[in-house]
Amino acid sequence: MATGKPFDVDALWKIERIGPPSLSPDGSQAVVPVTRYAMQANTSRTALWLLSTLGGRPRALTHGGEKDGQPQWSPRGDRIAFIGRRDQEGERDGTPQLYVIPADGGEARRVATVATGVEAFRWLPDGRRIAFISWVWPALRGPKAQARAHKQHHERKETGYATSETLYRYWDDQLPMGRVPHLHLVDVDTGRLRDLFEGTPYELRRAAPDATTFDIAPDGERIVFAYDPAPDKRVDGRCALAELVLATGRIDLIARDADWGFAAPRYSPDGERIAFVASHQERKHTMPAQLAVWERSRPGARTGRWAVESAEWDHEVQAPLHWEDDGQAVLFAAEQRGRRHLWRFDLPDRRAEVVCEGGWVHGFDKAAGTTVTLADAATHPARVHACLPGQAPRRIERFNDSLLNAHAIGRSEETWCTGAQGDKVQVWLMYPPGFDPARKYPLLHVIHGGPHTAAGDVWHYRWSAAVFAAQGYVVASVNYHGSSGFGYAFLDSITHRWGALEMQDIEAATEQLLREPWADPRRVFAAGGSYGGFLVAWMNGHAPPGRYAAYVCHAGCFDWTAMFANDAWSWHVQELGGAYWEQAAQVAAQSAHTFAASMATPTLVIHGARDYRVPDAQGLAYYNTLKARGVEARLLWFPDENHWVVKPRNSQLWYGEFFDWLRRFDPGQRPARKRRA
Ligand SMILES: CSCC[C@H](NC=O)C(=O)N[C@@H](CC(C)C)C(=O)N[C@@H](Cc1ccccc1)C(=O)O
Repeated sequence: MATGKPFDVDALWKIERIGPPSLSPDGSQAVVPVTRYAMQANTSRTALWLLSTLGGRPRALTHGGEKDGQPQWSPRGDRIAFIGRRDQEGERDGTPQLYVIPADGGEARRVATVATGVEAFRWLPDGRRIAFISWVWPALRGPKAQARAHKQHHERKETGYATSETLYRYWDDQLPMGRVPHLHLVDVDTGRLRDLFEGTPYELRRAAPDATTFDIAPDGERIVFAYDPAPDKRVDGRCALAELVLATGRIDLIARDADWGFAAPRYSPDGERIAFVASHQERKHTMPAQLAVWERSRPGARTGRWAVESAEWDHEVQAPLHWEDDGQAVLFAAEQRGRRHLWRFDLPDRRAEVVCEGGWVHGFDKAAGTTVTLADAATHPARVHACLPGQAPRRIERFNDSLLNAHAIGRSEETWCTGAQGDKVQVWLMYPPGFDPARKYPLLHVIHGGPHTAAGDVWHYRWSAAVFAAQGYVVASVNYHGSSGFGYAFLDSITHRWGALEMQDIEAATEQLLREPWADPRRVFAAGGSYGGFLVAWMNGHAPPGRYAAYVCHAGCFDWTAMFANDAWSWHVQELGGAYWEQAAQVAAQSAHTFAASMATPTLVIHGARDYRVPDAQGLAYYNTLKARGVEARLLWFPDENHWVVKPRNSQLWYGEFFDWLRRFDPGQRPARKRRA
């Protein structure tokens, strides 16, 4: 019997969200960012916490500026650097800045004022300098010129954006407007700054450059980075690896192959090898990211050879990579059948083994033999565990235990059905707390996006199975053909034929679940976001009428031709098998809008106006189409949200509208509250 209050949206937003850990060099402590939200005020604050891996209570290191994030322990262990937006020393940060704080507590200090802001960083081994990313105007020289340009840009009265670039905006918030991501160096004690790419044509990749795009050699003399050598940057540009010599500023190209894309370079402990991920894009754009190693031809040389190490291992290697101290193995996270584990890939044996099981591992670090992981599961949000040499993993924080202990959360279960092409397809189920199979329950499909991602043993804030199940739904999430974590053939099986196999899989799961005694065929619903939104629109045009009582389509792709307006259009061309002007029939056959004449199921359409990944015209066209056809529809449109609804009050509204909509078409329930106009 489940006890406790139902787990609702308010409880969801009371959860303290823990970010990736960084370990002290001796492995005795981890530092993590922890974000708390205030529903009423619609705000958040992120503070840094110290967690002992040896036992003892967590300690607050900072008390939460607007956002104190991405903490990294210094190599000497004496201080911690982080990125914050603070009001400090008489100066309010207009852009994120780099701070350092003594590791045993005290006042944080701004390292320098970088007018163009700091995105991500790494310590140099000397513990006195930090390399970081900032988006700058590439033609300008020196921090003063950048600061002037930034001020002018910030205060400009004309908001128009004229560009001739191919990649001119990305994901949901990045409007470079002439800026490019450069690597910089700062002296932590003097604040002296140097743009390492100034006067060169180099820049880091423009699509969300982060701390995995570069690494610093163990002797502190070189920096390796991934960059796109093509003059015209694109979202699917194939990156090469280059090495910068800090003393001279010389940059050597070390690995480039026009057929391959490279990312996430990491130096081996002796600096003579570089592990990275490599994907054979020329063979096919869906080719997996594999573990590769570049090795110098002789110690200290600029030349070397690279080779893929994990070719026989049918998994996708996910950054960041982390060398074991002995240089014999690399740690990284990788998905496997709806879970994401931490793996150790042994280089001499070319063999991978799980070192920490998911759930879903979101972050990890290892130092002095101690590993820390940040991992969640369908039934609980992220937790931090420490694994000391020779010991079992042990939890080292309890941030959310008292909140969660007061609530009832349902049971999660992994099951399989026979889907398209007779293949076994995984289905994750979340049951309402106190589930009684002798009673009847509505079924809610929550369809993941991507398509090359996966549903799994993972905690979700925007699609909370725990919140859905607490409202009485049995929640089903199908890892349809195309999902990641089930091998390359399964992932690639939907290429050039989006829609058909995925729907067959979802239908097969519906069929199987409707045979359960608790299932009610009148109360079956489906909801999905992004590519999952495309699939519910596709289902609306293809599923037998009445099969699904209502749909929710969040940021859904409706029309693949009009999707040419998004930031990843070149990727769709490859996925769909051609551009709309060359392969018009092929593209139309995979587009939900083509089947509008068959759409008859009531749909709640949700979209954010700041969505660059699926522009809101997609949702508006779908909503207008349903209205024009006389199909019941409701629109929830957010002028200030992007691809994802991330503000607490908007999330509360999102869940409220979501449940109202399902109840309205649920013969087993009445609306919980009076409907708005
Ligand atoms: C080189 S662009 C990759 C596109 C990416 N696909 C990943 O498999 C993606 O953004 N997919 C969209 C749909 C697409 C515009 C047709 C999508 O479904 N996004 C989902 C899944 C996702 C989650 C986190 C990061 C990337 C994708 C979503 O936003 O929830």
